[in-house]
Amino acid sequence: MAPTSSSDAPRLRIATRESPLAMWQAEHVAESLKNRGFQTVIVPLVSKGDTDMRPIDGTRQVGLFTKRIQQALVDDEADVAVHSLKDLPTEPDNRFALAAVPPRESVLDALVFADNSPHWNASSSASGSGSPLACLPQGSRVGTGSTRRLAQLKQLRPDLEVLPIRGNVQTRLAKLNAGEFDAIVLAHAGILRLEMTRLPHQLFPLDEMLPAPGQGALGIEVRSDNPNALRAVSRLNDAAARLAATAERKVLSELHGGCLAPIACHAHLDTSDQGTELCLNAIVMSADGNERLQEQARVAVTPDDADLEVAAAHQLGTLVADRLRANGADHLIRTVRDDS
Ligand SMILES: NCc1[nH]cc(CCC(=O)O)c1CC(=O)O
Repeated sequence: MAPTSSSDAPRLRIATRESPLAMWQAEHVAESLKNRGFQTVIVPLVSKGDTDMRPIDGTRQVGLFTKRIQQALVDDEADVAVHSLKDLPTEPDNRFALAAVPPRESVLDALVFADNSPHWNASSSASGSGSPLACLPQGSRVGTGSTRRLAQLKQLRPDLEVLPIRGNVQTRLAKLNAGEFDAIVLAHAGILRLEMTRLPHQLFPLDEMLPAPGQGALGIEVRSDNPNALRAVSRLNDAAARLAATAERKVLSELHGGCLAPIACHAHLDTSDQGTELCLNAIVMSADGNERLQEQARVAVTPDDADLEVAAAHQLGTLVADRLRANGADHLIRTVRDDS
């Protein structure tokens, strides 16, 4: 019997950072490709975002995590680049194609407590929908490197001392357990992927902590002149995840012209008898969290026409960004763009 073409084809080389989360993500993509008959090999790389432990300041660059991996595509060291979508800059770069946004993981943020934390109460958190901040006494120290998380924490609890923290998930947990913080904020997606669900943690509801654009989603890039990799990787795309991420990232790209304030947004598909709508919720804050602009909008999507859907997602993102700008988004305090 003739072998299938994919087993004859050269292995797809998957570039990833070396942190455990990045490695998990690359292995997940390798597994998904394997399930579809493609052979893969993982190429681990070191990126600046993992080694640079300085607190975030004005000199930090956008795309720290993703540039090294993209370079591996350019240098033909790899065929496939796996990113956390929220780390991937929105500025278009036609050397690369976003071949897939796979099904999305949890978009939520979590408040994580130290192993021996006196503030953590498993039973109150298990009961669900309350604020995780209810556990934290006045003046507690919360670690986050994200201006988006800082601004929302300060809005909810001006008394909290929000302190910078850097490093990968394991490094952050070590600092938490060493007593530097009473709690830290991490993406729920990371906790799930690293199988750390036994960590003492409680999820923020969306109305307390809106995620970063693309949070919980992977973005898989290939070189735009590599049709074989594009064809293979595009099989991993999830239309709903791509659509939501497209609208969220549109808000970010539209506002970057005049606004470097913390931005959070979340889009999802809402299906009813009336049909399917893409819903988008976005906020822009001042760096200290004292000012906040919020906009929500929805648009009908036609699930059978991919091009129309993408156009609708762009339109929705642009609409929400325009409204935010009309309400003064540009005038919010300019601040550092960060990695979350
Ligand atoms: N900023 C780094 C980063 N990039 C993606 C994730 C988590 C996974 C995801 O959101 O998809 C994290 C860690 C975190 O924010 O806690």
